[in-house]
Amino acid sequence: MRTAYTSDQIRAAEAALMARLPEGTLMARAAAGLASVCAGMLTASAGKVYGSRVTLLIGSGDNGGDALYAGARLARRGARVVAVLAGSRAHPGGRAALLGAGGRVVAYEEALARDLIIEADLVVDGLVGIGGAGALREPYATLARLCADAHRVVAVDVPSGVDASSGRVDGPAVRAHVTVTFGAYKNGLLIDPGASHAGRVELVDIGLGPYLPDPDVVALTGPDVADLLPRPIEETDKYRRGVVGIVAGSDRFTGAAVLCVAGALRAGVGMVRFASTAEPVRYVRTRWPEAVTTVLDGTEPDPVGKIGRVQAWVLGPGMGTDERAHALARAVLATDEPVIVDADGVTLAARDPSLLRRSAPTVITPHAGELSRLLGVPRDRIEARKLEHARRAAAELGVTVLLKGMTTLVAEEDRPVRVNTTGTPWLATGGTGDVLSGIIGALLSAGLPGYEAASCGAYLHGRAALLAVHGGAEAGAEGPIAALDVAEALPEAIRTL
Ligand SMILES: NC(=O)C1=CN([C@@H]2O[C@H](COP(=O)(O)OP(=O)(O)OC[C@H]3O[C@@H](n4cnc5c(N)ncnc54)[C@H](O)[C@@H]3O)[C@@H](O)[C@H]2O)[C@@H](O)CC1
Ligand SMILES: [K+]
Repeated sequence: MRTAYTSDQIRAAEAALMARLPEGTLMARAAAGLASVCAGMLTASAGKVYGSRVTLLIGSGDNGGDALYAGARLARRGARVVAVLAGSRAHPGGRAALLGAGGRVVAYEEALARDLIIEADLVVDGLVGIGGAGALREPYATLARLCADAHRVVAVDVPSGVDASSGRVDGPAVRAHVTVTFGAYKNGLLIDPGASHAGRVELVDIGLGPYLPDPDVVALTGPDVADLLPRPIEETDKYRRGVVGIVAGSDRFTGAAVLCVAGALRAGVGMVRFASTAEPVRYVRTRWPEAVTTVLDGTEPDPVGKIGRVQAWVLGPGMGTDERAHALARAVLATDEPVIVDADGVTLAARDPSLLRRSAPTVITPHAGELSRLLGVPRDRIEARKLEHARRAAAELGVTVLLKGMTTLVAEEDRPVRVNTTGTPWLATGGTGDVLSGIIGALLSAGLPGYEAASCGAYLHGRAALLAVHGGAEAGAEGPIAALDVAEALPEAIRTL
C-alpha cells in the first residue's frame, strides 16, 4: 500500500525527527537522494555527469536549499551548474555550498532564465515544496511556464504550483519528468491534477517512517488487491460466492444493462439476477445466458421479492429517472443488503435524498457533475477540490463515495481516502462506468465491505482497461477500447495481479 500525507502531517513528522538529529541532517539526506536521481538522469540522457549542464530554479525556502545542496554535489562531479534565484533570498548554506563547489548563482531575469532552461540537460525545480501556498507568484509562475521548454525536469519534493496536500493546481505549475520526494508521498503526488504534473515519483528515505501518523490518503497496489479479493475455495458454491441483483437498463438504454452484467460476470460473481423491463431483459438473456432474469413491468407490489434472494445490489445504470424507476430504487434501497448506486440511481438520490437513508452499506459512484447535484455545490468547485468534496459527501450522506475522474477517489468516514492509480485516458468512453458498477456489485456480493469493494473495483477496472489498451500486455503500443473490452480483460487483470 502506498501511503500519502498532507503538508502539515509531513512537517510535524519532520519536526519530531529533526529534534533528535544534528541540524542540517535531513536536508543533507534529501540533497544526497536528489543528487543521485539527477546524476542517474544525466548519465542516461547526456552520457555522463561531467560536463553536463544543470539549471537550478531556486525559491527562497528550504525547497531551494535542497536543490542548491544537490547542485553542489553535481558540480563536484563536474557538472556545469547554474542557480537562478527567483526570490531576493536563497538558503544561505546551500548557496555557499554551490559556490564552493564551483557552481554559479544568477539573479532572475526572464531572457536569461529562458536560455538557461532551454540549454540545460536537466532543470531542477526547487521553487517551492510543501511550503507553497496558493497560485505561484511572479517570477515563480513564469519560471514554471518556461519549464515546458526544458529537455528534462526534476521536481524537488513536489512540482512547484501543485498543492502538496490536495493535488490542486491554481495557475501555472511545473510539469516534471521525475519528482524526487522526501520522507513520504504527499497527497498531491497521487491525486490529479497534481499527480499528472509529477511524472515518475522517486521516494527518498530520510528516516521519517517512525514519526508518520496514520496516512491521509492511500493507494492500493496489485498485491494489496490480490490479498483483498475473495477467491473461491473447494467447498464454495455459486450462492456462497455471491449473488448480485442488478437493476439496470430500460427500453431506451439496453446497453447499460448488458455492460453492467458483463462487469459482474467477468469479475467472478457466483450468480447474476438481472431485473428490468422487457427489452433490456431480452438483450441480457441473448448476450449473457449465465444471468437469471426477471421482467418487471412496474406493476409489481413487491419487485424485490420477485427478483429473488441476493447478497448485494447494483442499482441504476440506464434505468431512467421516471416514477417507475424511482419506485424501484426505493424498493431496492429498502432492503438490508449492500447496494451500489450508480448513474440514474445517483440522479434519483439527488432528487430524493431520503433514498440513501438506510442502515445497510451503500456505495455511490458519482462523477463531479452528479456529486454537484448531490451536495448542491458547483461542479467546478468539486473538480478543483475533489479530495475535500469526496470526504464531505461520505460524511454528510453516510455512504461510501467513489468519485470518478482523472484520478478516482474512494472516501468513507474515518478512513483514509483511497486513490486509484490504475486506468488510462482511453477509459473515457461510453459504458465503462456500467462495467465498473457491475464489478463493484460482484465484490459486494462476495462479502467485501463497501470501501474495499469500491477501491478494489476501481483498481481492477483500470487495470483491465490498461491491458485492453495494450492488446493484453502490460505496456507497449496503445489502441482504443470499448467498454466491453474492459469487461473481457478482467479475468486477465485478476490473474496477473
Ligand atoms: N522540514 C524538513 O525537515 C525538511 C524539508 N525539506 C525541504 O523543505 C521544503 C519545505 O521548505 P519550506 O518550509 O522552507 O517551504 P518551501 O521552500 O516549500 O516554500 C516556502 C517559500 O516559498 C514561498 N512561497 C510560498 N508559496 C508561494 C507561492 N505561491 N508563490 C511564490 N512563492 C511562494 C514562501 O514565501 C517561502 O519563501 C520541503 O518541500 C523539502 O523540499 C527537505 O530538506 C527535507 C527536510
Ligand atoms: K519544487
